[in-house]
Formats: sequence, C-alpha cells, structure tokens
Amino acid sequence: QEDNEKSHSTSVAGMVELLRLEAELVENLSNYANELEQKLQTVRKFVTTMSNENKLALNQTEHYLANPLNAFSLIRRMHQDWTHWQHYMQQEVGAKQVEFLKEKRLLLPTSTDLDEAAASIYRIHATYDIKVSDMATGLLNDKQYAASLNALDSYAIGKYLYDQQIFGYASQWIFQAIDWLTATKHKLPLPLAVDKSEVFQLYAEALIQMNRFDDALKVFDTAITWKPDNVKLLLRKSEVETLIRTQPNAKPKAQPVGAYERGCRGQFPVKSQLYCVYNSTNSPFLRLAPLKMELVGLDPYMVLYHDVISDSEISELQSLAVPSLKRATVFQQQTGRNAVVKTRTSKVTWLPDIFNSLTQRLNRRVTDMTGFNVMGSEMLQVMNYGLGGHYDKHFDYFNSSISTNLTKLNGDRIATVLFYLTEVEQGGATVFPNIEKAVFPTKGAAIIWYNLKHDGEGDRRTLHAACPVIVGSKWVCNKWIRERQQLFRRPCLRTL
Ligand SMILES: O=C(O)CCC(=O)C(=O)O
Ligand SMILES: [Fe+2]
Repeated sequence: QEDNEKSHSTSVAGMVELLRLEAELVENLSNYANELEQKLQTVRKFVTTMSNENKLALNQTEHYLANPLNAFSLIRRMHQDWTHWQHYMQQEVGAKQVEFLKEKRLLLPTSTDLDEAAASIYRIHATYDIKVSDMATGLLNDKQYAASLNALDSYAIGKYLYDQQIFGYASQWIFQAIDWLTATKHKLPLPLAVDKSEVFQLYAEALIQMNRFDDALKVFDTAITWKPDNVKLLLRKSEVETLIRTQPNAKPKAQPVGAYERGCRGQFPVKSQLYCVYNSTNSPFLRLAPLKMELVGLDPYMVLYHDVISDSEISELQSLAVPSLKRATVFQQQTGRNAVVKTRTSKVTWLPDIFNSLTQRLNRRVTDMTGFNVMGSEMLQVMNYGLGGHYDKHFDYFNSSISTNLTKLNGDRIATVLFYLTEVEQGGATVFPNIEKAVFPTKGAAIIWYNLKHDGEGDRRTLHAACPVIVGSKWVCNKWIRERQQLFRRPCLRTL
C-alpha cells in the first residue's frame, strides 16, 4: 500500500468525508433523474397531443383533409417536426451529471480499500466467532443493530475471501449472498444486478476447495437449470462427479481459539487480587489531587488510572487530530524504517509536547501518573481506529540493534501510557495474551505498564494487541516514555 493512499476504512473519523461525498453523488443522480423526467414529460405531452389529432383525422380522413388548415398543417409538421424530434431524441440526457460522476470517481474508495474493508469484516468475524447470517443482518453478540448488509456486500466479502483462499469463510459469505439473491424482496436495481449462476459457480468452487464435493454437485445442478448450455458449468459438473468417485468428502475442521481471541472475547479469568487506591505519592501534585488507580498486575507492573483526562480535553484532542490523521505505521526491524502494514489498521496524528497548553498539561499529567520525566520521550500519539480496526500482537519496545536516532539517543520505550479517549461499544479491548489480561476501554482512563525489565531487556510478558473494534469509534492516545531521563526515577535494580 502506497503512503499516499487514503486507506479509507482504517479510521472512523476519516470516513466522514466519504459520507459527504456520497451525499453529493446522490444529489447528482437526482439531478440526472430530474433531467430525464423533464425530457420524458416533454415527449409524453407531445405524444398525447399528436395522437389525439391523428386519431381524429383517421376517423374522418376526407373531411379532415378537405380543410386547407388541416392539410397545410399536416404537410408542414410532417416535413419539419419529425426532424426536430429526431434531434431531440438523440440529444444526450445528463451529460453534466455524467461528467460530475467521472470527476468524483477519482476520490472514491479503490479496490485496495474494498479489500481492506473485506479483510476487516473477516477479522471481526473470525476473532469473535460471529455467525455470518447474524453478522450480515446486524445481530452482533446478541445485540440487534439497525444495519445490515445486502447481497452485493456479502458477495464482495465472499469473493475477497475466496481470492485469499480462505474457503471456509468464503463459502459462508457466498451462501449468504445466494440466500438474498434468490429472495425476490431483495431485488437489485438493474445496473447492479449480478448473474446468479456466476455466484453459484463461485460457491461451488469454494465447496470443492473444502472437499465438499456432494454439496458442490448440487450447486452446479441448480446453476445448470438456468444455463443448460453453459459448457463450462457442464464440464465442472462432470469433474466434480469424478472427484466424488475418487476422493471422499472431507470433514470440516474446527478453528483453534488462542489466548488472544479469548482475551478479545472477554473470556480471561478475572483474578480477584485487583484493588483500587488513590495514588498521592508519585509526584507532589498528587497530594493535592490524588488519582484513582487500579492495579492490574504487579509483575509486570501495570496500572489503570481512572478519570485522568476530561471530556473537554478529549474533544479538544480529537479536533486537533482529525485534520492530520494518517494511516498508522510500524517500525520494521529489517529495514529500519516505518511502514504501513496489514497488522495495524488505524490512523494517527503526532502532537509535539509544546504544541499548546493542552499537550503541555497532558505531558505533565503523564509525569504525575508515572513519576517519569517526559523529556526526550516521544510526542503524544492520538489514534482513531476504523472498521474492524486493530493492532496485532506486538511489543512496544524495540530491543534491536537497528534503531532510530531517537532510540540511540534516548533509549528504548521503558513504559507505555495509553489514554482511552472513548468507550468502545463492542470489541476493541487491549489484550495481553501472555499474562491473560484484557482491558476494555473506559473513557478518560489511562493504562500504564513497564515494557522493560529492570536489566533493560524487553519484557516479553508485555506482548499485547488492540482487538478488532466491532462497533464503535475507538480513540486512544499513546505516550511512550524513553529510558534515558529515568535514570534516577526508575533506576536499574540489578545490584552493581
Ligand atoms: O489501542 C490499543 O488498545 C493498544 C494500542 C497499542 O498497543 C499501540 O498503539 O502500540
Ligand atoms: Fe502497543
């Protein structure tokens, strides 16, 4: 993916402009309809008048033509009017609207965007094990939403998964599409209509890939009733018949569920050692304003602060971020560069510490919460997730010989401070699969953990991931604290 691509689906805030664009396109089509309507009315009116006149004349031809006015009019209109009508009929309707659409199409989501969006639906589907028919009709984890997909949506997802060779899931989505295509109430407008037999064929191919030959045969039989002379269909059918004779049907395999998925689904055991205290010791300021602190784990040290960023601070942070949100990248050890990757789908903005009074205030708060000096650390990173937005399992530390100038100068990421700027209606937990901890975002909270062990080595227990968002616009803000300034604040505990 090119850096200049929009990556539309990767942030909810970023997709707002698409809705505005859609409104413009709908209005344009409506203008087109108006023009068609006008022309239609003009034509119909003339048809009515002329048909009346002509009928009248045909009823009494001699009498009609005996009148000089009728005779002249007949000659004149036959000679002149039909030429004009021909020109009028040939005139293109809506050239302006076609031009408008052509221009705007350059701004529309690309096939990469569609692939990304389909991959995101798959990610939600697979991570949370939601049934396709439920997902397609807006039933997400027992909650019914006033949203649903249609046959084209399901087919597009199925086709994407088929191309990715994820045949089991592909077949389920294609089946959903077939379900809708064969139900008459879901009739598609003519320009969007798809060839049913094509969809059936893809379904059969997916079934073959899954070794479900008997089922594939039935699907081919149906498709052949519509297209009895289609050579390709007949050929494939006979090939499947051969497969049935030579290979047995395979049994479907169950999908293994890892710690990550269990964490995302909220299935980690809740340990009762958690408790809440008011922290008034990390910095002098906290004696005046103690912070609500929840201990998530001692080793590795992990705490959750509640109500550490206010609603108004959050809105300001979001408005600062929205205009410059860009697809998030991940540092690549192999190249020493940052790159756009499939494993992190969100958009981010970096805000310098001294950007304004808000960023200064937030950085001070980070110091108050952690006791760390933020000098030489990274800028605040504001992030918004989009459709199925996630960040696969990763470490925040680098622990690498290849590193950026910042790392050479200021050391690795000793700690992570992650502010939750929104609640997420469904999904979007931060999950630590190695220690079976999952934190579901609560607005205004911040989770903090140490990434490095006391000897400065990366702590592999801090492996974590942002689970796919199911429903919601997840906003977070990261502050990664670098080692160098913390020499006397979290000194190396290994005895010298
Ligand atoms: O959004 C989250 O829950 C985690 C984000 C994260 O791990 C990261 O940005 O490094
Ligand atoms: Fe992270």
